[in-house]
Order: sequence, then structure tokens, then C-alpha cells
Amino acid sequence: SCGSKEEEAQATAPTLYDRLGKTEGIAKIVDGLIANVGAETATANSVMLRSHKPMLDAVNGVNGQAPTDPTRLQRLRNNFIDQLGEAAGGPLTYKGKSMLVAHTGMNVTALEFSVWHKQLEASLASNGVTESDKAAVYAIVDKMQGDVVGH
Ligand code: HEM
Repeated sequence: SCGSKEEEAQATAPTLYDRLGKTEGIAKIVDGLIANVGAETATANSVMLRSHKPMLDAVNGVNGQAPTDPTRLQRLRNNFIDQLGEAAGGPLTYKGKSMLVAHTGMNVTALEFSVWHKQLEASLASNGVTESDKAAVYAIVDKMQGDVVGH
């Protein structure tokens, strides 16, 4: 090609998606987040249990009844991987609901959002994500706060 050195460097510069470890790395981050949220919902004074109870009940079943929607958490996981992967510049396509639609009816509070954010921070840290890449991930999710909180 007739690309300049600058163009070549741009074409090969790793994207955030690459730096997070591509789909595999993003899946680990999302799985860590889900594990942290799950642990938080199991604590005595959980902040996140209220919003997550319908999904947890659907996945686990209530009072020994069979689960009504066993793959509901798995779908959330896969959708979140697609969403983050797409926003980070990877070849993934988010096919889930808009953030406003997905969180409408939950009345997520600012406190719940901040506790969710802490679970994400802990997963990014345990997956060895650098400070500048953490900041890039926060920029992605913090843009969605207005669609997630208060609906
Ligand atoms: C920017 C922050 C957030 C992002 C990017 C996000 C992302 C998502 C995505 C992608 C889905 C799945 C939508 C679908 O499958 O169509 C979802 C569902 C869900 N979100 Fe969030 N979320 C965020 C914050 C929160 C917070 C703060 C809470 C509660 C504390 C929360 C609770 C839930 C629950 C319970 C579901 C499952 C809905 C269901 O299956 O019934 N989310 N979220």
C-alpha cells in the first residue's frame, strides 16, 4: 500500500479491545464482575440484592421450584461481553436491549450504581488491567449511568 508510517502505526495500534485481552479477556472481566455482584448479593446488608432478586429467583428457582428462566444470567453475561467488546473497538456486536429499556422498572439508585461500579473495579484489578485502560472502561460505562439509574 502507499500508507505513510503514521497510517501504518495507526492501523496496527492495539485497541482497548486488544489491550483487555480480546473477547477472552473481556469475558474474564465480565465473569469477575458477575462473581463479585453475586457475592455482594449474598452479604447480610446487600445493596444489590433488591435489583437482582428477580433474575436470581428466575435462575435459581424459589422454594424448591424449578427455575423459570435458567439462562437469564447467561444471556446477560453474553450480552455484556458483546456490549463492552463493541464499545472497546472489537469485532463484537451488542444485540441486547438499550440500557434504558434493560434497566427500566428496576429504579436503580445512585448508591446501587456506585456499588456495582466497585464490583467492576475489583474485577478489572484482579484481571491486571492497567490504570489507563481502567479509566477507558469507566468512560464507557459512566456514559450509560443516566440510562441505568432512576428509571
Ligand atoms: C453502566 C452500567 C451498566 C451496564 C453497562 C449494564 C449492562 C447491562 C446489560 C448489557 C444487561 C442485559 C440487557 C439484555 O440482555 O438485553 C443488563 C441487565 C441487567 N442489569 Fe445492568 N448494567 C449496568 C448497571 C447496572 C446496575 C447498577 C444494576 C443494579 C444495581 C444493574 C442490574 C441489572 C439487572 C438485574 C439486569 C438483568 C435484567 C433481567 O434479566 O431481568 N445493572 N445490564
